[in-house]
Amino acid sequence: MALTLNSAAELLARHHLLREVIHDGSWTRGASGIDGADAPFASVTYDTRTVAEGSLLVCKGRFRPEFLDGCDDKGLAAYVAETDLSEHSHAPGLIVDDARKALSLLAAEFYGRPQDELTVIGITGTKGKTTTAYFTQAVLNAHSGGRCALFSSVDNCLDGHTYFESDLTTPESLDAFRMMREAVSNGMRYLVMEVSSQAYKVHRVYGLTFDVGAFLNISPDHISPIEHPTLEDYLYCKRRITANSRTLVLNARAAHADLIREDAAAAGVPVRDFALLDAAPAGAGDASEGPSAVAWPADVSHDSYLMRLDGRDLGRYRLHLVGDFNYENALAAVTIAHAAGVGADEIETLHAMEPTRVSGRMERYRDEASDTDVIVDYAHNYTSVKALLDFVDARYGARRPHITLVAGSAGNKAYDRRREIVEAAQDRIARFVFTAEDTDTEPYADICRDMLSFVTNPSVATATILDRVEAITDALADARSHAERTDVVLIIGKGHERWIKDLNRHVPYEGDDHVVERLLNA
Ligand SMILES: CC(=O)N[C@H]1[C@@H](OP(=O)(O)OP(=O)(O)OC[C@H]2O[C@@H](n3ccc(=O)[nH]c3=O)[C@H](O)[C@@H]2O)O[C@H](CO)[C@@H](O)[C@@H]1O[C@H](C)C(=O)N[C@@H](C)C(=O)N[C@H](CCC(=O)O)C(=O)O
Ligand SMILES: Nc1ncnc2c1ncn2[C@@H]1O[C@H](COP(=O)(O)OP(=O)(O)OP(=O)(O)O)[C@@H](O)[C@H]1O
Ligand SMILES: N[C@H](CCC[C@H](N)C(=O)O)C(=O)O
Repeated sequence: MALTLNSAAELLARHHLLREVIHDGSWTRGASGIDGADAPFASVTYDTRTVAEGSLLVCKGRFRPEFLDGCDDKGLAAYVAETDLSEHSHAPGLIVDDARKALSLLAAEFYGRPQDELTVIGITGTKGKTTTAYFTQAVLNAHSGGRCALFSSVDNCLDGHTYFESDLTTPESLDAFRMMREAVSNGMRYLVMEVSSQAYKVHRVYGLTFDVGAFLNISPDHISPIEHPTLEDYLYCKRRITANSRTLVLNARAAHADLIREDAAAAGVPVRDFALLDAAPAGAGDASEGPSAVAWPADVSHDSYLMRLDGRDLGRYRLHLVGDFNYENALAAVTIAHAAGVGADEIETLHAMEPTRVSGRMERYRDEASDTDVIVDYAHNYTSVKALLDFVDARYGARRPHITLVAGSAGNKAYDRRREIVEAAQDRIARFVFTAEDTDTEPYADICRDMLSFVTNPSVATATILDRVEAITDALADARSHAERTDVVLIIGKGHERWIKDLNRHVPYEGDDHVVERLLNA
């Protein structure tokens, strides 16, 4: 049914969000007395710059009243706001307690509740969301003949195979429901989406119930004035996925897993858990005991893993994306896909993520002549840098490689990352090259200086080269000039991104992967 002023007011009242309707100086509890209250809105927007004839505008976040000036002339039909804005518009105003919650509910209705026509999967966690989302999409595409959409922090995909760059990890609610409708129109049956803690904090998924929600892990990150005030708040936001899911997939090894199980029990949500093991489980795999899905290394070099789901052996997995943590992500994807309806006997389907690549994650390059391996990866906090170095240890340990880490850290947010990246690496590498990463207003030089100040190990060499291309060039030149040693150069935090954020703007950047390819092919 089309969204009208009347049905919007009723919807918001039903969700206890509507305070009053303001129009022509009169304040009422409903909209039924207003002319045109049953006319369908032509569009819904949260940006005055896109207001057109018949638009409903939702004023949220750092909206400023003066943005509304001139909107009546563009045909604004009504606005939703947390305060009376009638000095700036003659259109009817739906005044609400929380405009972001209102936006999500109204968007779902405007687009005809597309979530009801999809099996929707939401994935949260500090690390591995993107990779697990791509892996899950690969499995569900294999299961459904290519009918799985994806919202990720790298790309979105609305037809199962065409990818376009995304802005946020979790889209703004209005954009999410619009894209869901497009996915349904394209014949999609499944949607896999990453759910950031911010998404819960700012109600981008308000009112959305996931058919399958997944909680991968939690480690300290995202604490800053523009993200979460505390770790408790960060975890609390992520925990909200549990009560908003029909089934929860849980990493049994995640910190606070017991608390998440308590959340699930309180909300009556069934849990399917998974665990990455160090070695084969004892016994023949009694499905009634232990986690629903397990995986363990199939060989000493951890080049492949064996998996078991509900007591059934799924065989050997050999992923294109190396690293034990990626086997954990693959195991999560198997458990999620199974919870979403893929049978444990669909063995080939459950292996569909093996060739999957994720741009900018564990991309490997080799210069044979100088015995130099280069890895471009998206690690940018303690857990991911540790996981990356654990992989390097497992793969190269015996060869005692000379390891260089090219890294910066984000400006204006997640300040702890600067110390944590250094702490995770300094006793395990030979040299740091500190360089630019994304920032709003903090100068790159200050961030690098902070990172340098956390280096306490006197035997690790350091350099600061602010220009990121020059930093990579220097690290590679140094490695390649030492043909007598095995070198591993790790370039982290930007992956395949073709921009770098400075002064709050995306400035064009060649991309870590391209820089490496160019230098190695020169
Ligand atoms: C805190 C937060 O959620 N911020 C997001 C939010 O900002 P906001 O609502 O305050 O919007 P704003 O851009 O300040 O402007 C206020 C409103 O006025 C409107 N406007 C503006 C100008 C004008 O002339 N007319 C007008 O109507 C804007 O469209 C907007 O609706 O809505 C904007 C889009 O509507 C987002 O771009 C913005 O994300 C910011 C840029 C952001 O980067 N957020 C990060 C912290 C984030 O969410 N990150 C997580 C990743 C975390 C993880 O991976 O773990 C994510 O999910 O991406
Ligand atoms: N399960 C995991 N455990 C620890 N580290 C991981 C895991 N999966 C991936 N990583 C590391 O984290 C980096 C980012 O991975 P990915 O993009 O899949 O996670 P994400 O949760 O989407 O991250 P972000 O929120 O930072 O964008 C990888 O490049 C890798 O270094
Ligand atoms: N270089 C980026 C990484 C963002 C990745 C995003 N998903 C997050 O974890 O915040 C930054 O912090 O600005």
